[in-house]
Amino acid sequence: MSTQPQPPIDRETLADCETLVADLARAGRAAQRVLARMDDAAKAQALRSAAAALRRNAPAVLAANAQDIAAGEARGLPPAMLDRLRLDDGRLEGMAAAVEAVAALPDPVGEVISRSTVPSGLDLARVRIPIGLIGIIYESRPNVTADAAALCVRAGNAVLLRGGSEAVRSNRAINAALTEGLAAAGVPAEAVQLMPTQDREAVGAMLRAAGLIDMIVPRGGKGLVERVQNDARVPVLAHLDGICHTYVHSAAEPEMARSVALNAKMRRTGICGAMETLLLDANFPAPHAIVDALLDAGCELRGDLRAQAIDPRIAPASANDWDTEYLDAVLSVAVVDGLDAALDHIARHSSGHTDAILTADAAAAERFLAEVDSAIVMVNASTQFADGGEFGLGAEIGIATGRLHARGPVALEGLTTYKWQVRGTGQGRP
Ligand SMILES: NC(=O)C1=CN([C@@H]2O[C@H](COP(=O)(O)OP(=O)(O)OC[C@H]3O[C@@H](n4cnc5c(N)ncnc54)[C@H](OP(=O)(O)O)[C@@H]3O)[C@@H](O)[C@H]2O)C=CC1
Ligand SMILES: N[C@@H](CCC(=O)OP(=O)(O)O)C(=O)O
Repeated sequence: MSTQPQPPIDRETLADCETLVADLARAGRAAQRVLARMDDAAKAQALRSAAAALRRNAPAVLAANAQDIAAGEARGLPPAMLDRLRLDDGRLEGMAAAVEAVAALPDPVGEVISRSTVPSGLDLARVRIPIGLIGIIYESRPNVTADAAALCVRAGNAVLLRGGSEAVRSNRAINAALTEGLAAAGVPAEAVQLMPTQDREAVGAMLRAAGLIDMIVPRGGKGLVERVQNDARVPVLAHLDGICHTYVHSAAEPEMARSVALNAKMRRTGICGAMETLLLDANFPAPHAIVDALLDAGCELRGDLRAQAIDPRIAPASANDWDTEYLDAVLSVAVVDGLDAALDHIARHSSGHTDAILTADAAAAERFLAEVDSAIVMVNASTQFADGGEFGLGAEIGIATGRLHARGPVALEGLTTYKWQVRGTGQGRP
């Protein structure tokens, strides 16, 4: 089996994206079988070797990244996107350290989730196993290449990575370094493959590769959602947009509400866990302090008529605003009549990522936790905490926004499934 990274293929030489994806998937599946035979210590050692290779290849990765940045600047990419794309010595060291941190996590494979003996005398165990070959489609953020590869390998999965086009040179250099390190420790390079073309038809082919790819993680926004809805035949663990709400209940403690709301919007406006809509209870006594804090911090506010009555600097919101993920210093604000109205608004407009209530009323908090059907529901905390690291998972593939398999921050456990192991003593079913 070759341990060389795949060479880039341009569109002219690409006869057929379906064939390309099928070839990559077959190679990935073969590599996964090798990984599946490796024990905890061998997988951890392979990841430490990958981290060392990243450090060794830092000049090549940073040079490739400088080319991506130059191309992005020439294309006029917005500053927030350039910031996500940019690597420097510190960020590269952070990537290598994150790979080592994943190596240090306990191996999830082989964990006995439950075990019991049933009346027939059979001994039943549910045992955690890798999913197999995972396809990940993600935005132009090069650290995701290393994080996703490390998490997949730690959980015994092979991965086919398809990163954002603006990061293509960085991703190729990172992938080359990672696979060099993995191969040196006995993991076939095909365990971590980077899609060798940015042709979006290849994304469609990944989504249609039922039987070849075991699970797809699409991590992105509206354009990707539409593609997934049209093409997906492979099981999907959606990591999609974050239209996150913070509801300031009538019994919220005013100073806490001000500081948490400000953090939820303005800490980092460009991440999927940033608040996009603020719901102010009509009976909350101190809305002005929150509005002033947001405006003073440079946030544009767009509100319904009752929100506009709080402060003339709040612009009118359009119907679209309630369904918009701004990823910027812009926030929609609505005034609602009580918890039920807030729950209704969230049910209609949340993307199922993260929603929060701020309140000192325990009963209201419990109703919110029980009734809001999002992957993450919070009480008295900033939605910006939606993050695998903050949840103590070591790292994350992202935040799963769908309803099946794994929800919220997805790390090692979310990258596994299980099988039933049945041990008998010669029973036949009566
Ligand atoms: N839930 C989560 O964990 C996370 C969610 N996000 C969400 O991602 C979005 C921001 O990322 P953004 O940079 O806009 O990402 P995009 O959704 O534009 O792109 C993400 C990836 O999807 C691909 N893609 C997009 N549209 C299509 C299509 N029609 N067909 C095939 N491939 C497609 C992109 O490819 P190409 O390079 O060709 O554009 C890229 O690889 C936000 O909505 C944010 O909330 C971001 C991070 C984490
Ligand atoms: N969950 C991560 C952010 C994930 C995210 O939104 O990524 P990106 O959109 O690429 O900035 C965090 O809270 O830092």
